[in-house]
Amino acid sequence: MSGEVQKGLEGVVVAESQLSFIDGDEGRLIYRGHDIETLAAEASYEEVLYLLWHGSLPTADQLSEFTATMAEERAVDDEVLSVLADLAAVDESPMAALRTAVSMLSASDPEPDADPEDGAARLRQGRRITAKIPTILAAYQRLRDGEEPLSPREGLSHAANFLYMLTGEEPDEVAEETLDMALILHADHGLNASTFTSMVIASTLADTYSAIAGGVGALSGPLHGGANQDVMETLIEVDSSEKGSVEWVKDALEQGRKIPGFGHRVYNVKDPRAVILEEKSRDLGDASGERKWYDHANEIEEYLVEEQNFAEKGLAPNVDFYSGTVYYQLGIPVDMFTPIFAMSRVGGWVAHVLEQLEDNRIMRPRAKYTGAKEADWVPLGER
Ligand SMILES: CC(=O)SCCNC(=O)CCNC(=O)[C@H](O)C(C)(C)COP(=O)(O)OP(=O)(O)OC[C@H]1O[C@@H](n2cnc3c(N)ncnc32)[C@H](O)[C@@H]1OP(=O)(O)O
Ligand SMILES: O=C([O-])CC(=O)C(=O)O
Repeated sequence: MSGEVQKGLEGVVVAESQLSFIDGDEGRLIYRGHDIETLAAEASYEEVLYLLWHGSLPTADQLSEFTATMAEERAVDDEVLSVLADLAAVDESPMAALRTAVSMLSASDPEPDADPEDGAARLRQGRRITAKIPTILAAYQRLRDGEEPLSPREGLSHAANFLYMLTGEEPDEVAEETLDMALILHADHGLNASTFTSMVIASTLADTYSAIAGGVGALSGPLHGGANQDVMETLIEVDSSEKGSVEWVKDALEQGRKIPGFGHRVYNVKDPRAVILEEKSRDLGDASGERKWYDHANEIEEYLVEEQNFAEKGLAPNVDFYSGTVYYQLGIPVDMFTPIFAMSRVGGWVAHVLEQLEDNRIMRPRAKYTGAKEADWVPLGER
């Protein structure tokens, strides 16, 4: 066994997977053989969940049964809503509130004694969690705004129902399709940090709620899903300062700061999801007559690529660079951006947990010990 340290596990292959494939040099992403561009244009998020969890695209009957089952599972218990109200009162962040609520869902699991290696039971638990996350998030936002949470509304898609529960109004077609597309784009991405976290937890045969709560925690960090919020906060800062986007980015680089939404462990070129989200951001801006959020982001991208040679360094926009401007133009609060990422990526977490458990071995890497091998014991009173 090589004793070489692979910091950040870069390039280490720990599992076989049939879920998603990334070509980081070509900028290509596929879920089970389907290009992300096709899925974004043609599929619904529910269809993508089915594809990831069941292995192939659903027939019309399978999709309608799956969609109906998920819709039936959307409601959350009053105890969860009550804890969310307490968390809103102390201004807990939405990602932390989500982490807590996911953890609480195990208390009402109808199959608490399921064998941890029973894949079908795991799938049902994962589906229930996925169905309930939009309800938790929308309720939390309303509670923060001093409003009563709304119950899920029948007959609406996963995306539309979330927007309805968030705003109290059924969304128009553009808003529904845009969110649905964003959910598809974020659903899976190989062994990213949050997915790997869920897999590590599941590999101990811990329960599904622990695995998903762990995924939420890992996704919240600014080096991972949290970057979409940072990008938008940057653009808002740029917009309200006299500096302009290029000056802001020059200053940030001079201060040795990383630019949120740029760089990726796997992509050396522009993330294909950023290409799609960029176009959507521009279209939304053109439609509303206010293109400034797209323009600020695009100016930053052009400056980094053309003046700072970012492309030659393999640094390009990742999925988080344009997603925020899309959500912002839908009127979604900035600190709900990462929770929306979680609302989508839970599909990937569940799929990878199921895959891990098909041929499980506990995850257990090693560290190269660099500490002392012998140390003198000094009694407490003499130190
Ligand atoms: C959904 C997602 O998780 S996508 C990623 C979201 N995260 C972000 O957008 C945060 C900003 N980006 C980053 O921090 C990184 O690019 C990561 C975390 C995504 C990838 O990290 P790693 O693969 O470990 O790359 P690492 O951080 O070592 O960067 C390699 C080099 O590129 C530079 N670099 C990487 N990202 C950036 C950036 N956003 N801005 C400026 N420089 C950068 C690093 O400073 C480093 O330079 P050096 O070799 O001169 O020290
Ligand atoms: O793959 C990664 O490292 C980060 C991630 O989750 C994504 O890009 O969707």
